[in-house]
Amino acid sequence: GAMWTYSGPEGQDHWPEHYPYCGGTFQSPIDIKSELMRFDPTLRPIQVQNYNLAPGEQLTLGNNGHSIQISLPHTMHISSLPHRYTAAQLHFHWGSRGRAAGSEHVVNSRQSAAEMHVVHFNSDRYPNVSTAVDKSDGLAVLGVLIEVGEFNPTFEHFLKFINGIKYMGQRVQIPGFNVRALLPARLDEYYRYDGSLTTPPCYPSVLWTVFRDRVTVSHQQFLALATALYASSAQDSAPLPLNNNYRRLQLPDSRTVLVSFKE
Ligand SMILES: NS(=O)(=O)c1cc(-c2ccccc2)cc(-c2ccccc2)c1
Ligand SMILES: [Zn+2]
Repeated sequence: GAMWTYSGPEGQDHWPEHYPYCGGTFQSPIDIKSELMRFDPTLRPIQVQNYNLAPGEQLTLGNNGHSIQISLPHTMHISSLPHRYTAAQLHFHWGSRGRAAGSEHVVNSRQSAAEMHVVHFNSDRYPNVSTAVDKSDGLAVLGVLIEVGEFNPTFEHFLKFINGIKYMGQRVQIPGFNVRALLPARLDEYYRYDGSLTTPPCYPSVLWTVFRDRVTVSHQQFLALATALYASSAQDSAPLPLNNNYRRLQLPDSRTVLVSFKE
């Protein structure tokens, strides 16, 4: 991946030195506290289309040195927002072995074990994700908080291939699966705010939707995510484990978090 890391000399305190937006306003993630929340009755349930992929739909599962990511077909999209937001990729942020606290968004100071982001771009306005990534209405990311608990069979569709992408730059093709099953049951209860990419270049271009309901993975599945991957390449003499890949909480900057539910 690029020259940034989550800790050390290129860690997140240094991101603004090369990526000025990272030191700017409207940054993500934030602690979604009750005092920032305001109920908004106009917030409709999230509607996703074509998330149930056929096994014949090949997806690229890769290790980009900062996360595990799955490329998504452009048939997948969100249809309930003012513009059509077309899927680009999904990826994860997590803690480490013995530290099931690696989500980026935090709710009333409660951090979850991990978090999934499904990244979409405004395909009504922009031809591709690269032109959308730095536009204020460019991206919509769905955030799913992940706890350790019940085994999650849907995670197996990609976790079973994780040993094939241990090192940065490695990728494998995997069969399509029902990505909708990675989301929580209720898509009508969520937090909504304007924020940014949580990785460099930290563009303030993201309409964030963080679902209220969490999903679970088993402890063994969490360990696979937290211990199988390296941020370094296969040739590197000093293997660098890929874990704790979550950005620290950013200032709310007087932002309001809209919520789609009353209590
Ligand atoms: N965490 S995030 O959702 O803000 C995010 C979005 C995108 C992203 C992806 C496609 C188009 C536009 C933005 C890429 C990353 C990323 C994660 C690990 C390593 C490098 C980049 C992270
Ligand atoms: Zn992310």
